[in-house]
Amino acid sequence: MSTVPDFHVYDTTLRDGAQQESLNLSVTDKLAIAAYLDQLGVGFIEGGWPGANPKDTEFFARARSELKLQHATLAAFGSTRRAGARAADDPQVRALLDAQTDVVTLVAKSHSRHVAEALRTTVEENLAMIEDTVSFLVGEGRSVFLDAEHFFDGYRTDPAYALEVVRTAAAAGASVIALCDTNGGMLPPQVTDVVGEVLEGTQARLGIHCHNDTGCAVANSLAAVAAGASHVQGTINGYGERTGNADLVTVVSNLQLKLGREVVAPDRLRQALHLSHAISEVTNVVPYGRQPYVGASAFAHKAGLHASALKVDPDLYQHTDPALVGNSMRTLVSDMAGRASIELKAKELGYDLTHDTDLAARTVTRVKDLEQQGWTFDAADASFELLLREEVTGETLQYFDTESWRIITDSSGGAQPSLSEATIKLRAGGRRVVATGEGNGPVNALDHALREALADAYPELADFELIDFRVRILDASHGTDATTRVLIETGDGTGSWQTVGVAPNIVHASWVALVDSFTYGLLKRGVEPRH
Ligand SMILES: CC(=O)SCCNC(=O)CCNC(=O)[C@H](O)C(C)(C)COP(=O)(O)OP(=O)(O)OC[C@H]1O[C@@H](n2cnc3c(N)ncnc32)[C@H](O)[C@@H]1OP(=O)(O)O
Ligand SMILES: CC(=O)C(=O)O
Repeated sequence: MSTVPDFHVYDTTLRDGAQQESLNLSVTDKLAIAAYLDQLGVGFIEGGWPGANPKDTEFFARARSELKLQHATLAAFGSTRRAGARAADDPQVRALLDAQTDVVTLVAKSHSRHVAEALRTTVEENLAMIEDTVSFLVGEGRSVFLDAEHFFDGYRTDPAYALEVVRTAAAAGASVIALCDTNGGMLPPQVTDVVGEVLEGTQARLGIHCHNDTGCAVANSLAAVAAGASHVQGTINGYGERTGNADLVTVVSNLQLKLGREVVAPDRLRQALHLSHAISEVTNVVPYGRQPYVGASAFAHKAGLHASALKVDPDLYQHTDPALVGNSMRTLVSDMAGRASIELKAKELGYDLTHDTDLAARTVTRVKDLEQQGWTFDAADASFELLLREEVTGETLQYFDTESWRIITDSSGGAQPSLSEATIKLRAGGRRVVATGEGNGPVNALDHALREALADAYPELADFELIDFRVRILDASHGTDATTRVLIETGDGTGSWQTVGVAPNIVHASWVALVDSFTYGLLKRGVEPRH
C-alpha cells in the first residue's frame, strides 16, 4: 500500500477530463499526458477505468512498462461492486486489481435518491457494496480513495445517510473520501459548510472533486481546502464532463502562490504554461486565451492607463509575477493605447523610446486613426512592428516594388468550382518580374503569384506558410460595398506572426496583409531588401 501524502493534488484528466465532449484520447495520447502531469508534479494521476473499455485496460498494461513516473502515483478508477454480488467475484473489481496500480479510486453513491433510482437497490446494500469493495481492495494491498458521488446534493437531501457513507468507507480502510459535486451546482459557502460539518461528524480524511457548472469549480475546491479537505481533484485546463472540472493549473497556482501551500516544487510550477499547452497539443483542444495564469491574455494589457502604471511597476496591474507560472507580460496596442503602451510594446520588440516621447505620441495618433478606419493592431503584432519601425527609421521597409496586380476568376456557372488566376508585375532582385499563380480563390491565387514572383530574389519565402486567414466585414450595413478587414497568420516552422489589411475591396485588404506578412517574415530573418 502506498503512503498517501498529507496534502496533495490528484489529477483526473485521463478519466474525468476525457469525459469532455469531442475529446478523444488514444492510449499513446494518455501516456504522453501522464508524462507531462508527472513533470508538473501532481501527486496522483488517475489513468482511466480498466475493464470499462479496451483502451483503458491497455493503458494500464502499457503504463507498467512505458511510463516512468518520477513523482506521481498512478491510480485506477472504477465503481463499487454490483448490488447483490461479492467484490471478490465482480469482474469490474477484478479489472481494477489487474491494472496493478498502488491506488484504486472507487466511485460510490452517497445520495439516497441515487441509490434507489439509479442503482435500484437499498441504502443498506449500497453501504455493503462500499464496505465490501473497499475492504477487499485494501486487503489486496491497495490504497483506496473513495469518490462519494453527488455528495453535496445527497447531504442536503439526507445528511445522515451521506455521513454514513463517509464513515463506512473510512471504517473499511479508505485513505481519502473525496466529496464530489457531481452536478457542479454548488457555491463556495455551501461547500465550506458541508466540508466543515462532515469533518466534524466523521473525522475522516476528506478530498474534493468539483465540476464547473456554476463557474465555481476552482473556488469551490479552494473553499473545501480552507474548510479542511486535504486531497484536491481536478483536470488540466479544466477539461471534463459538461462544463468541465476544476482546472488544476489554476487550483495549483492558487494554492501555491496565494495560499502558501507548496503542492508542486516552484521550478515545476514555472513549467505550468508549457505543460498546459503541451497537453492541449495532445488533446487537440485549442488553449483558452483567457485561462487564468497560463492563458495568452492572462498578463496581456490593453488599456493605456494600465500600461502607464505598469511602466512604473508591473505589480500595479498584475496580481502575481507571470514568470512564476512560465507566462510573461505583454502589451497590446490598439485605440485604447497611450504613449506608455507604445513605449512598453516597443521595449518588448527591442526599441527604446524612453527618450523620444514625440515618437510614442505620433505612433499613438497613427494607431488610433488607423483603428478608426478598421485596422486592429492588438491582433496583428507584426503589422504594428512594421508601423513602429517606419516611425523609428522614417522609411517604409519594402522588399520589392509593385507595378500592378490583377485577378481573373473563371466560372462555368454550374456546380464546378471556380478557378482564379492572378498576375503580378513587380521589381525584385534587380529585375522586372511578371508572374502568374492559380488558386481556388482570388487570395490563394494572389499568394501563389507573389511567391512565384519573389522566388528567385527571396528563396526564404519557401518556408512561409499561411496558417490562418480571417475576414471581417466592418460596416455590414453597407452590404457588398462595406469595408473589409483581413487578418493573416503566417508561420515558418519556428514561430508565427499576425498581420492585418483593411480596404473596401477584400482582395486588396488581403494583398496588404499578405505583403506585411512577407515583409515581416523576411525582416525577422534578417534578410536585406534585394531590389
Ligand atoms: C460521476 C462519474 O463521472 S463516474 C464515471 C463515469 N464514467 C463512465 O461511465 C465511463 C465509463 N463507463 C462505461 O464504460 C460503462 O458505463 C460501464 C462499463 C462502466 C458499465 O456499462 P454497462 O454495464 O453497460 O452499464 P450501464 O453503463 O448501462 O449502467 C451502469 C451500471 O452501473 C451501475 N452503477 C452506477 N454507479 C455504480 C456504483 N457506484 N457502484 C456500482 N454500480 C454502479 C448502474 O446502476 C448500472 O447498473 P445496471 O447495469 O444494473 O443498470
Ligand atoms: C466521480 C466523479 O467524477 C463525479 O462525481 O463527478
